Amino acid sequence: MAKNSLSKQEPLLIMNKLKKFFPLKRNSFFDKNQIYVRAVEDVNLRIIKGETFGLVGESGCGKSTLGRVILQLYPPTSGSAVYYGSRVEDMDLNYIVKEIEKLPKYQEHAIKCYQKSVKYDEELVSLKKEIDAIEKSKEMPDKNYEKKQKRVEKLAYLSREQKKEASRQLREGSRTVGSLILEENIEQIRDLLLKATVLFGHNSVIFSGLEGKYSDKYSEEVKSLFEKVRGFKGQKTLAITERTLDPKYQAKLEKNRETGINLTRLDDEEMRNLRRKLQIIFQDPYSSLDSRMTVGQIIGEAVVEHGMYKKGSKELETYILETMSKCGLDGYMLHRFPHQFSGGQRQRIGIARALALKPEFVVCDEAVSALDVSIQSQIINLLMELKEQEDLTYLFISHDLSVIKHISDRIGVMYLGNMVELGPSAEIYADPLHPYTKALLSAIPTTDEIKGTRIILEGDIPSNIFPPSGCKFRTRCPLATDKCAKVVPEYREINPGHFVACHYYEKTKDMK
Ligand SMILES: Nc1ncnc2c1ncn2[C@@H]1O[C@H](COP(=O)(O)OP(=O)(O)OP(=O)(O)O)[C@@H](O)[C@H]1O
Repeated sequence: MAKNSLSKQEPLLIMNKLKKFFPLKRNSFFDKNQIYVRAVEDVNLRIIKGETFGLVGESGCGKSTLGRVILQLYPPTSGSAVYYGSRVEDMDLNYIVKEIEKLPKYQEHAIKCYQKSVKYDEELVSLKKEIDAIEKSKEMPDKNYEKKQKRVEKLAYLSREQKKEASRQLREGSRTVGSLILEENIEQIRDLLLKATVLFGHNSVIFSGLEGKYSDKYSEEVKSLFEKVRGFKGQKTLAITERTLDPKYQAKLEKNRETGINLTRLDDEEMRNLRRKLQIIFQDPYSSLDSRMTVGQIIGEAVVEHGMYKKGSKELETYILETMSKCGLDGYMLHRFPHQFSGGQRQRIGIARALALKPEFVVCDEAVSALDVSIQSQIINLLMELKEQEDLTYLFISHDLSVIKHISDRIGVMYLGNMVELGPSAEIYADPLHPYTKALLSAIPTTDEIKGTRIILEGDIPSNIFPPSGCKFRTRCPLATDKCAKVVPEYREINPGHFVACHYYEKTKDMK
């Protein structure tokens, strides 16, 4: 794998509309409606190389699920998680071939959406004519007239949505395939792949497709080319136009090229290869270690699996001892079993196990929650030291804002599966925009007299199977109005890098 060359401030991971729904068992065979626990819903998140991103929220809000879905420990229901620590060119060619194979699906879907939007437009045009006729006739507009006007609005909306979806599909296709193009060792196919695939990023494909103007000038050439790429069978229609040969257009596509790896697309084998770089430290230091293995075996197991050192070698032992020492574990502990250690020491073993793999990104899932307060700070200090030494990036999950406060560069607040606020730590503390964040903050014990009173949230956390309509927080929110029950608040950037999903965020500061 090529060495990662990301500098600070560049994203290491970008999550787009990540969703995880867990299906619940049906009550009976005849029960047709499958119901789901909506654990994580449409989360957009960038994790910046070198940062500690703190993720908070009450128990059950989906923090752990989000951490696991990012790492692909749970397959996501939909959405993407793109990792920039390795380049797509470093992946096995299978990944590339698979991506090419998916292209026609994007195109098909886009064409369907576009056709629907054309239908809506046709109906809209004829309705508008009828409306015009009514207006010109100087007759009193009746109920029908109003109905028609409403329908026109609805049609315009539907048509717009379908067009948007068509473009989204094409963009998605071009991003993934665009990313395949610059592989140097397949240079001979590079140009043609570029020509053949870039088109999926442009509306001209569907327009020309619908009008029957597909050019098959290059299709034979491209087909045989695809066949060369590991047995890919080739596609019947690949649209090529003059536009694709335009260097300016190619440069534009190159700029939009996705250089990262969409983890959600990898198969198990491909993910296994990347797993070393993406690690997790679990909450419970008691159950997360195999009680039948010695500390040395626990730390060394995955190191051997990933081929970093040979099993039983002197080098492996030296490496394990070095890692243990970094994590504050003495060498004599090498042959001992987990039950012979305290909670804090066990958590150090868990940390050593993850860090021995030289990861780049580590999810710390309630990594200190099970420990005594005095031990908590030792472990947090250790994690922070290791982060500097090893150039790590953390997603630090905790239900406790006071734990996250001092260590996070940025903080995300989750409620019932959604990210409701996200911003730089200092800003979240000084100027929380979401009423939920404000309530969580007010619950942190403090000696500071002026900090204000504790905001007590009414009621229990609602079900995430049938969450409240509109804003999911509204049933407990002191600021809620009728609008909150009807309209889902948009997740918006209010200050640079500070996002919130609340209709009334401006009133949060006056909340008592
Ligand atoms: N494997 C699973 N199958 C079904 N439902 C699940 C599964 N894992 C989590 N859930 C549900 O998804 C929701 C979110 O759980 P999650 O563990 O992610 O929350 P959390 O914020 O990390 O809370 P906690 O700190 O208590 O673990 C919960 O309602 C939980 O019951």
